[in-house]
Amino acid sequence: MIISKSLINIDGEVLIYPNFFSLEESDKLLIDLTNRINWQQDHIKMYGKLIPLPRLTAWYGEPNKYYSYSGISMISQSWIPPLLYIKKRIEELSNIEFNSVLINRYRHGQDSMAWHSDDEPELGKNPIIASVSLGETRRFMLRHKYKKELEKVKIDLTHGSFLLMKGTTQHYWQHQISKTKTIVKERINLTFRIIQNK
Ligand SMILES: O=C(O)CCC(=O)C(=O)O
Ligand SMILES: [Fe+2]
Repeated sequence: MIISKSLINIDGEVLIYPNFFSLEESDKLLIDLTNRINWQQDHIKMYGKLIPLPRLTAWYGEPNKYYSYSGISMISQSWIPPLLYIKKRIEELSNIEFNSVLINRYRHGQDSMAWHSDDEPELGKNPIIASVSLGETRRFMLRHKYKKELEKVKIDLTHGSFLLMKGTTQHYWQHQISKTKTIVKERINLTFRIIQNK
């Protein structure tokens, strides 16, 4: 069994497993997913204007599951083998069954994800988010929503790493992937989730 200590020590639990997938596996998964995922450019509405999200996205899972975030509604596409392989590996570690995955593709340093919590109602009371990173290392940050005196937590998510957020984390903490001015290659992140039936 692999043991990991929580990155936050209050109001939730965030576990990191740096080399969860071997280098060979990670390289193969990165190529496979880059080529086989049906990537989309989504837009959000801001001040009445449609703004492209600073990343490409895709939503896979059990058929006909709806998921919405930031006013965008997505319907799931059916699982494909590399996703099922990743899902099986993380389920073995976490002892939890996931039924969907949101995939983000950060094409370069200007792609990012703003501060948020994964607290949409369809994720249930204490969402469990299982996050796998492939490709370029990007910095993941956590900040407490109410205890502003707590320091931000910073962790580099490397090729083949696995991060698990659970307990009350989404109630009390926000997370982000910030932009970077340095030249970076592509990164794919997969967040496996459990969408509850309505
Ligand atoms: O890219 C990441 O590591 C974070 C993705 C994320 O926070 C999300 O999909 O909700
Ligand atoms: Fe998130």
